[in-house]
Amino acid sequence: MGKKGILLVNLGTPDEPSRGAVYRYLKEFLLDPRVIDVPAVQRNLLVRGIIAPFRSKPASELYQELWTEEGSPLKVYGYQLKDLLQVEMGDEYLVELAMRYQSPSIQVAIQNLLQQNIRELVIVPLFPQYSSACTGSIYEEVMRVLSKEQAIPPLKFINSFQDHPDFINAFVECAKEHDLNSYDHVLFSYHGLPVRQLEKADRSNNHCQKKENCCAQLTDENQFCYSAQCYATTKALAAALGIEKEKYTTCFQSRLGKDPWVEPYTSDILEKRAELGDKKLICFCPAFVADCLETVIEIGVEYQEEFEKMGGECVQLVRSLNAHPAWVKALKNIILEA
Ligand SMILES: C=CC1=C(C)c2cc3[nH]c(cc4nc(cc5[nH]c(cc1n2)c(C)c5CCC(=O)O)C(CCC(=O)O)=C4C)c(C)c3C=C
Ligand SMILES: [Fe+2]
Ligand SMILES: [Fe+2]
Repeated sequence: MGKKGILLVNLGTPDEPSRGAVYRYLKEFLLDPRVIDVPAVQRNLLVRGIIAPFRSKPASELYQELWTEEGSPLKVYGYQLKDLLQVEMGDEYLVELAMRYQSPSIQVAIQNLLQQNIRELVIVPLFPQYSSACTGSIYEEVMRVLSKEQAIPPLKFINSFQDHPDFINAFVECAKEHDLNSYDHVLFSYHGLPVRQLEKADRSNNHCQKKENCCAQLTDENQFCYSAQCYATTKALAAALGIEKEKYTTCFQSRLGKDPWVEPYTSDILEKRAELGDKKLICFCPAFVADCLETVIEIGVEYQEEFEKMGGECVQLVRSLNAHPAWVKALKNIILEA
């Protein structure tokens, strides 16, 4: 009998930190209509004419700062996670890793699994909260690749795991190297998303951004709302860490372009906390399961520098789940429960 296939998929990262490789990465990533969801002509002009050429140089400098001897952390931890999960799942399973953009591609990873004659396939986007830009795009690519096959195995997709107790517990384990009581305030900083994309995910057309505190609770109406899922993560994580409401803030980072993105922006919260006289902040990034440019550099370096200029002392990043044993166990349970 064939094995059960597990395909872990993360976003992807440049193949190397050179300007050319970063340009290729940005172009592939941002030309995805689920990521920059504007009409094709506008997207092409924006990406090919402005963002990729102008962003590739500064971004490649940041990637050079991020790069380790083994490569980009997102991919390095991805491979470590895959190997540890393979051991944890045992011989009945075959685990593969893919990246939505650049390498290793979803196409190659699926071919590897199909060649081993797997009898079913579980797709695990490595994003705790659902977004069309990330999770939805992975589904689309998996379905595109599989649609060319004659023998398509039974499929399972893991949509989100924003408040799964084992995922939350893995973050609690990662936080143990810090004394949370020694910080003035805790930030839960998530990757941002254009507000337009939140609205599009609202099938009822009458909830997201239309009702007061629309994202405060996850309901049937807003079950695919990225922002509501982020608030659900914060709620579960704050409860597990025993942090009181006044001591933490949910915020959103990495805005690109001039369109409105989900608020509050992390940079505005830093300013507010500095005005209130906070000196020491600690920051969780629970939209990311592996350290990457957006955690190590944006939070750990850029926001640290910004906060110092505002009179603060530190923005301490809580390292991501990476290949932590508690995360490997959590992933196993999430997959087995699917
Ligand atoms: C319109 C642009 C973008 C959307 C929408 C977006 C959503 C989104 N992204 C992640 C996770 C990651 N993003 C990363 C990098 C990154 N993201 C964007 C733009 C959008 N993201 C850019 C241009 C970049 C490249 C870096 C830069 O130029 O600033 C990464 C890091 C990858 C790495 O190599 O380390 C991750 C991870 C999520 C979860 C998300 C929506 C919920
Ligand atoms: Fe992003
Ligand atoms: Fe919402």
